[in-house]
Amino acid sequence: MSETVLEVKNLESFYGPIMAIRGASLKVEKGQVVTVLGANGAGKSTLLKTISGIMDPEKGQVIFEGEEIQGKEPHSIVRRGIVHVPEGREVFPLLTVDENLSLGAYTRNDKAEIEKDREMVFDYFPILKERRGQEAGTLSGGQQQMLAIGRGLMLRPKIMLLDEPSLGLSPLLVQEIFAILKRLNEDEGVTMMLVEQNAKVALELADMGYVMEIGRIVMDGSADRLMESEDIKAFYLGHQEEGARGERRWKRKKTWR
Ligand SMILES: Nc1ncnc2c1ncn2[C@@H]1O[C@H](COP(=O)(O)OP(=O)(O)OP(=O)(O)O)[C@@H](O)[C@H]1O
Repeated sequence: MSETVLEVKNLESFYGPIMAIRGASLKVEKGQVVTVLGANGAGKSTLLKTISGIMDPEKGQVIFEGEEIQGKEPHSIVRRGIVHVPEGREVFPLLTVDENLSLGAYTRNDKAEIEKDREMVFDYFPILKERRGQEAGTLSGGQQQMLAIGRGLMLRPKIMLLDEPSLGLSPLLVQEIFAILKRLNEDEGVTMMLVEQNAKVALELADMGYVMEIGRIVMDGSADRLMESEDIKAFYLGHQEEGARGERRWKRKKTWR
């Protein structure tokens, strides 16, 4: 039976006078990969920032494992098992790969367990093991993205919030990273909420998808059904090269299940 781990209800978030989230609601079931698609400025990153406590919502609820967590401190949210991997591959550039991973485990004390988890990260990302003594700032963009995900894993997430892991990477690297995310979901049971502009790779990985536009969820459904939807084909899959993603305005929310 499915079990809802995360639920967002009627969320509203502002940057000063700018209303970036305008009443968004969604659910993530345990073990699922849920993707949130949308054009630039739709509010995807703001949604993740509000869930992870970086921003306080004006209204609405974020419910994690049955408990309301909106407005709580980011540290307390991380300790509950919600791990945010922000856009832009945030790593400590002057620290080595090993040091970055150790710091990733900052909520934990058991050194042997931390060591075991670092080896687990290296199993998924062997290139990081080869580069373990290298300063993170000297890694390639793709390797930094791998390290950012690896650091998140060191916190033993119950759910990972991934913000555009494909951003700025070559198609081959994107395939590689998404194949690893799939293994992490299937083999380690990591639940994921994935914000992406690359609808194709996101829907191939995801079980469920939501489409955001100007702060609202305008469409949702199973990833298979969304891939078949004419709107998604036309505005997120078909014309990606022409930059026409998400320019269509949905008049009402559509559900494809
Ligand atoms: N620090 C900020 N101050 C003021 N407005 C902001 C700030 N960050 C984002 N916004 C605005 O909030 C809205 C949502 O932005 P957000 O970054 O969440 O969108 P996004 O869907 O993640 O876009 P992208 O795919 O380009 O990252 C946009 O209109 C944006 O201009």
